[in-house]
Amino acid sequence: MVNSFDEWSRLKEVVVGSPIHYDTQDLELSFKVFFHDVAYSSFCYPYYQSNENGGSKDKSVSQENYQSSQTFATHTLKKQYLEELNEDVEELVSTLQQLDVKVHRPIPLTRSIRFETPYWKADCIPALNIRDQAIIMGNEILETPPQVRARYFENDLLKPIFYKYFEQGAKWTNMPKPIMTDRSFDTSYISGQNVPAIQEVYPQNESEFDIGYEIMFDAAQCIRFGKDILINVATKNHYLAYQWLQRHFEGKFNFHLLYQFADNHIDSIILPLKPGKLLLRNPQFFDRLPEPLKKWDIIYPPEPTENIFPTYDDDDLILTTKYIDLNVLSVDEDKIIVNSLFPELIKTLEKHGFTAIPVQHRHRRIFGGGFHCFTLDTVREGSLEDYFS
Ligand SMILES: NC(=[NH2+])NCCC[C@H](N)C(=O)O
Repeated sequence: MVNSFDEWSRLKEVVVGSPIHYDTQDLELSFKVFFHDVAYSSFCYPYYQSNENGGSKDKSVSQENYQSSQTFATHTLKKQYLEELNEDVEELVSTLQQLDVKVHRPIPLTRSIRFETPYWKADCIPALNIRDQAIIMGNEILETPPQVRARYFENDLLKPIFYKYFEQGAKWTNMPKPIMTDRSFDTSYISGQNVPAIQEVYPQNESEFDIGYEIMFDAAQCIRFGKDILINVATKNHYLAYQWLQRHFEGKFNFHLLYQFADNHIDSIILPLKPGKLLLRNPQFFDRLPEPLKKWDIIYPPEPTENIFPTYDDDDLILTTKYIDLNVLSVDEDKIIVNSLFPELIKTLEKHGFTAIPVQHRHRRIFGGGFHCFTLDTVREGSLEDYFS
C-alpha cells in the first residue's frame, strides 16, 4: 500500500527509473527554459565561463532553429555514457534489493518515439528522473504537470506500477495538464526581472491556443517533512501549482513557499536526513529556511571539485550543477545511498553518525539526476507527523 510522508523513514518499496533509450534531447523552448541555469548560462560549467557573452553551448543550433516551436535542434547523447549509466543504475537496483527494499521498474522504452500533440511535437525520453513528475503524498500518488515537452507522456511508463497501487487502495490524482504553447511559459526568471526573457534567444511565438501562463511544476520542487512540505516557486507557472496544491491538500499538509531557491528542483540543495538533521548545500540558504528548520542540525557537504566528474567533451550538454551528489537517497534514519565518486561527502555523513552506502554514479551531470532524482519512494514506514513544532 502506498505510504510515504517523508524523505528518511525506513524505505520498503521504491521505483527506480530506467535509462533505456535516453538517446536524444530536443533543444527547444521548454528544454532551454527548464535548463537555463545549468546549461544555458555561465552558471556552472567552465565552457561558459570562457564564453560569458557567447550565448548557447549548442553551437550547432542556429537562429532558425528557434524561429518556431515546430522546428528544433536535437542533441544526441553518446552511447558510452548511456551504457555506463545503465550499469550504475543496475548497481543501484541491486544495492536496494540487498537492503530488503522492493524495487519496481517503469516500462523501458524499446525505441525512440516522436510524438505530436495538437500543439507541438517532441521526442519521448525514458522514465529516468521519476522524482520529477510524481510525488507520493501519504496514501496518494500525485502526478505533476510536465515543464519539458519531451516529458509529456513520460509518466505513462509508470502506469502499470500506479495501477497496482491503485488496486491496493491508493488515491491517484493528476494535476491539470498544460497545453504548453510557447506563451504558457513565464520566462521572467531567466530575464531576472518582471519581464519575459530576451525574445531573440527564447522566442515565444503566438498560437491560436494561447491561454496565458499555465500550471507547470515538478514534484522535485517539493521536499516532504510529514505534515510540512517545502515548495520552491520561481515562476508564475510554479505559483499557480502552489495554489493548486494548497487547495487540494487543505487541512492535511502545510506548504511552505521557498521563493527562487533555484530555477526548479531543490533536491540538490536541501534534503532532510532524519528528524533534526538537514543536509543543506551551503550557508547561503540558511537565512531563508522556514523558522522551525533553523533549529535543526545543519550538515553542510564539502564543496565538490571538478575532479569527481568525468571529463566531458565540448559538445556534451551538462544538465546539473556540481552539487548534484547531494541528491542522496535515504534507506532509513541511519543508512544513506551516496555516490561513491564523492568520498568527501561520504566522510562528512559518517562524521555525523550516518552509515553511507556507496554506489557509483558517473554521468549524473549528463542525465540530470542523482539517486534521489532517479527514484520514487512509494512506501516508507513514516506517518503523518508534525516535525515543525
Ligand atoms: N529531481 C531532480 N531531477 N533533481 C535534479 C536537480 C539538479 C539541480 N538542478 C542541480 O543542477 O543541481
